[in-house]
Amino acid sequence: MTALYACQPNDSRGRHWPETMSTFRSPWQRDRDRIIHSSAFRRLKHKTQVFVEHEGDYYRTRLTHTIEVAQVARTIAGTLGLNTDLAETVALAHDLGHPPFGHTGEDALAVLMAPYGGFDHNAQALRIVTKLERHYADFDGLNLTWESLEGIAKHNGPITGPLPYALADVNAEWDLELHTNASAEAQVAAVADDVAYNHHDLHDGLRAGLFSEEDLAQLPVIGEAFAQVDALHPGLEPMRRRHEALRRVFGVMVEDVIAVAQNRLTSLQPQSAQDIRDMDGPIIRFSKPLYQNLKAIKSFLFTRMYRAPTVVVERKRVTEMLNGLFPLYLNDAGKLPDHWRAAAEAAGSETARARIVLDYVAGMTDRFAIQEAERLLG
Ligand SMILES: Nc1nc2c(ncn2[C@H]2C[C@H](O)[C@@H](COP(=O)(O)OP(=O)(O)OP(=O)(O)O)O2)c(=O)[nH]1
Repeated sequence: MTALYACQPNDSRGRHWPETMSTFRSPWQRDRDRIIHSSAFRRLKHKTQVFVEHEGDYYRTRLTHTIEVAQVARTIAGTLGLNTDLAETVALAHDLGHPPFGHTGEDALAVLMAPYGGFDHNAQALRIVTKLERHYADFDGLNLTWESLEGIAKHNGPITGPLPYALADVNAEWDLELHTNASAEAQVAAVADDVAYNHHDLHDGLRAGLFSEEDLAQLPVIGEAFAQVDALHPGLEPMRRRHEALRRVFGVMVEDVIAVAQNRLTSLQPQSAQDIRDMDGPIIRFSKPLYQNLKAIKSFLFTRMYRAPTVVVERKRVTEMLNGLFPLYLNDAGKLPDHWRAAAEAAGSETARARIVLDYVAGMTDRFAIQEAERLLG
């Protein structure tokens, strides 16, 4: 039994193209399965989280990150009496729109697409699930339920003001009520994203030798976690010590989010999923003190990891690849595979052609983009 404020499968606003209900899967279980079986989902395994794909088999990719986000989302949603299937679905979809090379690829493509309406990985995820997956006889996209689309669209909260490119198209068809909060389930998926990467980037950064346990011990939350482990298990073998400390950091984040939500739910007493959407601000978030501490950790990770000298060298290299590939495809559709070429040649304007080229390039994995760069740029 879920809580009154949970999204209820029987109250789903349904799909754009009506379909008969599955006899053994709820609408959001079905959405989840469609995402898992999509091409974009499989490609996440060769897309950068922080390190470019070929750098080592240990590190997170967008796929393993996504699986970790889904796990955290299920835990938090289940504890709060929310619909775990919807939270998991939104979590599994949240990074589908990431291009090759993750944020670096996104930055490069945003510049290249600036004259043509821009690029943003969240908007691209919506474009993928509503237009670009073409496996079903009756529709383009995955024909997800309204609630799943709403959750993907509002990953960063309600949207007011001008809509990013794909959102405008999708919203015209679906009216996702972008000005309200997302469902609590989608809010859980968004916070689970932060929990997951704040935890695993610490592991991956340590493994890559970008910083040491001693560096981390200077940071809030993490320093306390190492001190606890040392007190409880003096002389613990280094890798176990690291794992024990970082799993405590993970626990602090999850417990904090649950405690904040439980307090707010008790004081505000929402009676329906709509009450959550209409609230003044999100129900799922970190407490203010932890949020401040996480800001310090994020800022450390930014300088020591996301902009570490070795990562900056890679950023430059892969940015040059995308800067080379994109205009090549834009100016010579013959360089594209047949069906993309046909679409690019049929495009009515340069803007429409650029969007097709963008869809093709953003769909590439790291390794495919590198191969294409070697083939076409030398
Ligand atoms: N924000 C940011 N993250 C980066 C950068 N380079 C690598 N990363 C990694 C760190 C995290 O593992 C992950 C954060 O990206 P996400 O797309 O998961 O979350 P973010 O909050 O940036 O965007 P989103 O919530 O999806 O709109 O990407 C960078 O330049 N900026």
